[in-house]
Amino acid sequence: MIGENELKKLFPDFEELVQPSGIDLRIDEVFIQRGPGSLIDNEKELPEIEKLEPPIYVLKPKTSYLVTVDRKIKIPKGYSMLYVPRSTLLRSFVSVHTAVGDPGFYGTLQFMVYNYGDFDYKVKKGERIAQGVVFDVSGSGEYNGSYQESE
Ligand SMILES: O=c1ccn([C@H]2C[C@H](O)[C@@H](COP(=O)(O)OP(=O)(O)OP(=O)(O)O)O2)c(=O)[nH]1
Repeated sequence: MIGENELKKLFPDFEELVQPSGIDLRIDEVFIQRGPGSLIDNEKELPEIEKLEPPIYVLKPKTSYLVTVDRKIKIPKGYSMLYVPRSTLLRSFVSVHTAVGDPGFYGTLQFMVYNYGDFDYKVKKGERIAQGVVFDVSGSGEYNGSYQESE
């Protein structure tokens, strides 16, 4: 796992968010699902989504949300990232569901947030909701999938 000093060099755009062993990530936009989706024969159809009004997002009980992370991220070649929820959210019955950040990825991260609780949970745009932890990958390739954006 990569620590603070190295992270500041690898992720200069996130300097003020670097922690001893990871990078704090802030919630930006929040969306609710408005239509169906599918994954058939490797063809993906992403659901239609609708943006919620910032800055205070009200997450309803037993409901899932798609959220974007503030500022685009470049994961340098030779490193990958895993994303874990901030424990404050878990202590509030809310979780953040995430996948793997690939070496070479550039773009906006999207996570799924689910309110497992029985009550509304309010979160303001810009709050820290997750932490990314970074690992070096020996012999790494470079991401060039459908979510790659041009730099
Ligand atoms: O929770 C996550 C984890 C990763 N990513 C970003 C970084 C990652 O490199 C990229 C692609 O993720 P993944 O490889 O899981 O995408 P896929 O579903 O396999 O699609 P594709 O094959 O088109 O890349 O999305 C997210 O937005 N959210």
